[in-house]
Amino acid sequence: MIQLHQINHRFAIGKKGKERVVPVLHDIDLRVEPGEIVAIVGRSGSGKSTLLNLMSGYIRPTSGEIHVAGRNVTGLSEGEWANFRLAHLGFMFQSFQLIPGMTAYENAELPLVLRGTPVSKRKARVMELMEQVGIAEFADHYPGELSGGQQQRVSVARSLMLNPPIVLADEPTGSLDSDNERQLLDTIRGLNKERGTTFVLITHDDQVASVAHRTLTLKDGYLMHAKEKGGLYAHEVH
Ligand SMILES: Nc1ncnc2c1ncn2[C@@H]1O[C@H](COP(=O)(O)OP(=O)(O)OP(=O)(O)O)[C@@H](O)[C@H]1O
Repeated sequence: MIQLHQINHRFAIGKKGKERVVPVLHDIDLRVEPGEIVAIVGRSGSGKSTLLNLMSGYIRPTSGEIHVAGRNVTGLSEGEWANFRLAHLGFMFQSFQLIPGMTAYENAELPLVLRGTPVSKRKARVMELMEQVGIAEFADHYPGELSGGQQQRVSVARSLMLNPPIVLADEPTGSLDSDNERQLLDTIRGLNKERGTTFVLITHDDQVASVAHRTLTLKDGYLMHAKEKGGLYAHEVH
């Protein structure tokens, strides 16, 4: 479902002409199977978000190849990436990226609007997901009128709106209390079981990692090892 082959990534930082090159990821080989939940853990600065941003097409690898859903996405243009994301990827990021001038309902609905789903078909889908994440009663609130946890749930509803086969999540429960965290983890488990949704989750939280079939550790930009559940992916250990 996702394949990273010999990924290296370096950032150039500092003023133009005086850049310093900082290597962040080294020789990453990773294969995420369809229907798998993979957690990526590691210290702050170890390269977790960079890895997720590469899988999302927000940054390009310095070298190596990335395949997602059977397609070599390494050289896609920004426009091609935008279409590819809409068709294949859902995102749960720490920053909710809600649009302040739109209500919770309108924010959640946005992917359906972008895809051109007719108005008559949108409402049931939006309300179904808003109910699933426990936010339906706040449908007409603007983001500024919602708590951090409520905003996060709106962004989760939005990320799942098009039933993406792959969801990439960066600290998805970061600003949730324990009840809402449990609810979101149940949603993740449920989608994985019922729809076979593939998840890659970055987390510091053992509760979140506990839903994963496999946990990978990034250490100083190297992928260290896999903790397996049930021995299913023994051949995948790096
Ligand atoms: N756009 C960028 N330009 C320059 N350096 C960057 C950029 N993004 C990340 N870095 C550097 O790359 C390294 C890895 O960052 P990254 O955000 O991937 O780590 P992380 O493991 O996700 O950390 P955290 O757990 O704190 O979010 C850090 O040293 C960071 O300073």
